[in-house]
Amino acid sequence: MNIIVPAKLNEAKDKMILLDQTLLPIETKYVEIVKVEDTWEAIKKLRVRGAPAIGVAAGFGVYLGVKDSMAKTYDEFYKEFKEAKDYLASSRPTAVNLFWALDRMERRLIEEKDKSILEIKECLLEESEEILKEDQEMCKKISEYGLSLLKPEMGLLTHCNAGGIATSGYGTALGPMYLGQEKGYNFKVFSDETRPLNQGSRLTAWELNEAGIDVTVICDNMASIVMKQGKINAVLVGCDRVAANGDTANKIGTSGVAILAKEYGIPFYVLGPTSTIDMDTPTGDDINIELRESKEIYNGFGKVTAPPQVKFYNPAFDVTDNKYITAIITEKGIVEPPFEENLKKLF
Ligand SMILES: CSC[C@@H](O)[C@@H](O)C(=O)COP(=O)(O)O
Repeated sequence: MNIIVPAKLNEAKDKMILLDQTLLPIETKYVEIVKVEDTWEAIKKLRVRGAPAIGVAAGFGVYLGVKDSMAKTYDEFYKEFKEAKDYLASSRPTAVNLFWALDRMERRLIEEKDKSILEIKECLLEESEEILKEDQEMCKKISEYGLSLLKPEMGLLTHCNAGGIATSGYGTALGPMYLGQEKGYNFKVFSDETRPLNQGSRLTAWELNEAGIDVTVICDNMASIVMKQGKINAVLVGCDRVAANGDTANKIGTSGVAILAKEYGIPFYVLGPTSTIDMDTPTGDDINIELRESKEIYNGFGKVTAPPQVKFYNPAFDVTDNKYITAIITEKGIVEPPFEENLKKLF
């Protein structure tokens, strides 16, 4: 498989090279990011998106934010780091990987307290690159566990994009599809369009098609009929934050798909790295759901599709109750209900 890394540093380690996902599938363009403000903007505008990729970009972003610091003392340097960190943390609220990566960078900084500022900067660079490397390894393991639950020729449904460009490797929900492709499984994948920003049709369909996987795009309101017609044997989705009881935030529309899957007796799998499991968030009710601007609904892609003067409500994520989830597939293994009890064993 041709692995795309959506966010990485250049050779000189002084810029982030970011695939601008807002331009896909029409244009495959990489942008260069130097300033912490540009990292913030890229996350906010979804140039880089998908929980693990946001974490990777945040790691690089906070490093770039302090790389040229002129601070003379640890305290001064730490203050500058905290400012960059808090600023990046304000870009999007739901995907826990953003906070996970930023906290991890801060922990490393504190651990290296006794080193010189120059050495601390080198450690931060190392940590940010480690986050990317680990993400690639985790994706591969998740893909293997996921594939163990599937059989050749299955029809699979996915929602949003939890593929290579949402991570740094095989992806999470799309990982078993890529691995299956390598083994000749011949899956038939249905990709929900995923309104309002169409990550399913713009990104998932693009990615799978590039990899030669049989993919069919459906509008979000068609999931029920394809399930009823027996075209779907399993649903695979990614996650932005899994609460301690297994309730899972993912792209808006995911919970509806899960409810339908239960009705039709189709297994519903959530795939994600353990960095997306937030044991400090007890249930889905405690997850902060991002609200985005109404223009995404009425004028997402340059065509006005509703009277702009009416009211709009645009939550970017919803929470799937744990009772609809068959299993949560992580790099450490497959977790089945009761999630409250079994997720704990991963940590
Ligand atoms: C492996 S990515 C998992 C999730 O982050 C993905 O399914 C999703 O909901 C992404 O939402 P987005 O708003 O495009 O960042």
